[in-house]
Amino acid sequence: MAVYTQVSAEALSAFLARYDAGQLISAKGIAEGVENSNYLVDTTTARFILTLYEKRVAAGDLPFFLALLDHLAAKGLPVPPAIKDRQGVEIQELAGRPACLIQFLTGVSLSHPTPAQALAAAEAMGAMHRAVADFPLNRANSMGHASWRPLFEQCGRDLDRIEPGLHDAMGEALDAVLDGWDAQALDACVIHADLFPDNVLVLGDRVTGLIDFYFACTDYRVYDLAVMHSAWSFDASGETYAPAIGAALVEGYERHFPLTGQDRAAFARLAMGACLRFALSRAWDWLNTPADALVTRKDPLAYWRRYIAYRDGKAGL
Ligand SMILES: Nc1ncnc2c1ncn2[C@@H]1O[C@H](COP(=O)(O)OP(=O)(O)O)[C@@H](O)[C@H]1O
Ligand SMILES: N[C@@H](CCOP(=O)(O)O)C(=O)O
Repeated sequence: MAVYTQVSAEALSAFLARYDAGQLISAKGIAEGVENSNYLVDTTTARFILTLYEKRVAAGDLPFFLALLDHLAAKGLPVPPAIKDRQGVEIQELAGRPACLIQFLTGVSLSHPTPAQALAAAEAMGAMHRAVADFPLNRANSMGHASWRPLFEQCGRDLDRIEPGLHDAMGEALDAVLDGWDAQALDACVIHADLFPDNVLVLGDRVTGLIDFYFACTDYRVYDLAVMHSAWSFDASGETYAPAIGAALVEGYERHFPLTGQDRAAFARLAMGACLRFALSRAWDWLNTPADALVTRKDPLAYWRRYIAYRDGKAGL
């Protein structure tokens, strides 16, 4: 369960009093998610998401994320902007954390997407990449390729506690993937960088929400598709690849951005990089999250297996 910071009813009522948002009826911690604390808040006038920003979200990056949400929402994309208080302020402090009241979107988070849902979600990602063409801000990818080796070194030999031999195998994988990464002549733009099925809300096959933009950054555009491909096209253990989902993602994305020969040639390396990024952040969390923490740790090996599938040509375009 991702509720790292507890908020008292008194503190939340005082927080809500800054907004034209009615009076507090109830607030429930949301189990899903691993990065931030999220509450479902009902008031006498509406339902909201309250997010308190934790570990990997730097307060200084919040203006970028919120400006991006406002930009995308203004273009009609189904993203949830932050609510402004009566003074026009979006970023507040609550229980010692930076906090925002966010528009609630209907729909359910996906856990087992169908090809039709994958197609719709990748089409929505393509629409997002179109919509950022005139977004004026940039943000370096704090979880991008330059961060992978330092994170690997921080994990160190403890990686072998996750699986014997993992340290050396990951070291070799990083050597292979990072060699020439910077030199790829690929388009860059603001990307989501974490568009997993649980960050897409749907009703049936219709996308009603793209959420959790707190890793959004400027990076290779097709890397965003590679992240999505790695997250959507495998079962939870990372052992079984679902080519029909992979194909649906590409079909949906190509409705906005047909893949070029260069995109296709780069795709396996981008997907392997995505796998290392999530294997490493999960490994770090696995090794550093107390066993009794109120959060479900995600399995790093489920991502390492995906890496092997792309490396060995068992998954891909
Ligand atoms: N704007 C929103 N509208 C509806 N539900 C949301 C919204 N934002 C988050 N949620 C719900 O909260 C869960 C956790 O949110 P998420 O942003 O993924 O958390 P984290 O940043 O911790 O990963 C989501 O899976 C979804 O169920
Ligand atoms: N999607 C990442 C972790 C980030 O969690 P999220 O809940 O913010 O998407 C993973 O699965 O490792």
